[in-house]
Amino acid sequence: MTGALPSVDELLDGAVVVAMPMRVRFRGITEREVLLLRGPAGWGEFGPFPEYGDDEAAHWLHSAIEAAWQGPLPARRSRIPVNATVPAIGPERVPEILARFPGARTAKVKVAEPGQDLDQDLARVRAVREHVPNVRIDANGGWTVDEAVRALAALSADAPLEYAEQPCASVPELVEVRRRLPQVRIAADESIRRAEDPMRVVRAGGADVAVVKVAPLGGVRRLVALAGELSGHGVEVVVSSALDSAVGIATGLAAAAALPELPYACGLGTGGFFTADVATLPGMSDGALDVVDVSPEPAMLDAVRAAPDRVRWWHDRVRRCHSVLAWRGV
Ligand SMILES: O=C(O)CCC(=O)c1ccccc1C(=O)O
Ligand SMILES: [Mg+2]
Repeated sequence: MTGALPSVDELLDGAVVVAMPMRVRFRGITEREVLLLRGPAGWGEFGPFPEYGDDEAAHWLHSAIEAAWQGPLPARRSRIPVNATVPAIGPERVPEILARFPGARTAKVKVAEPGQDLDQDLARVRAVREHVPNVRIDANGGWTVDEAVRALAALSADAPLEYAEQPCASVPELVEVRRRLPQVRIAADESIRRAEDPMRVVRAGGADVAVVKVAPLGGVRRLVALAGELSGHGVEVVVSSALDSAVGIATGLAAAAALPELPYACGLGTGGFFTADVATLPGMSDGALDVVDVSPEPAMLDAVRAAPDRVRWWHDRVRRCHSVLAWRGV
């Protein structure tokens, strides 16, 4: 924060915890819980995944406070190109998924799902290529180096991949895949958003592209600063969601709008994965979303309010993460 850290009482006064049901299983979850904060500049979203520890989750709280107490940076554009996100579903469900992303010319396809094999990935990617010209894949670190080299060669045999996101889990593995397959661009996601030092993967030569997410990086201002540093290393960024509610998506759109360059479609189209959200954003058209201010709709909030024990759990987490931020002096 450039401003003072608000007190816990200020944070929790007006906070709402929601549980948004999902249409498709994603990252192994079928319901997404987040806490929404209300401050003088608007709303902010605090939604670190449940298994994250407090040190990591504190970045997400920093981001929520920044959004609600400081608001966005000046926008350089009003429309953000967005990719379709295709979960690890069977090829027969691809048309139904793509229909939620009207006009998208880029699709990101999840691969390397635990319990699935390369043939399933190939079938899914082939089905997507029938509808969308530009395809990237995301393995969420699920492959070894040898598996990644084999899978990426097979997945790019018919047509190039735009890039391969986090084919392996560790930085040395990404460096090795990049060395062995110089024709496939590698994007780092977890190696940036879950790293102590997000520049490490880039300095090591493990990434051509960086996936940047507002909340894990600690807010729009830090994201824009990191993008500047990355661009000094010749690495371009893709702004993506962390499976955010409409409040978090609006913050992601604001971050994408503030960047000097936006060469890739952003992964901000995940709102359609929820059967209920906290606000209705203008729909995707012609493969893009409008940059808008958003406030939760009271009736929509009421429909997704979390149970009292979950509210207590999230309030305790805010208290602990607030202590982390106070201790760090931010
Ligand atoms: O990038 C996208 O297209 C959507 C966002 C996405 O895939 C995602 C959403 C929540 C958690 C992890 C991820 C991921 O990129 O791995
Ligand atoms: Mg990813």
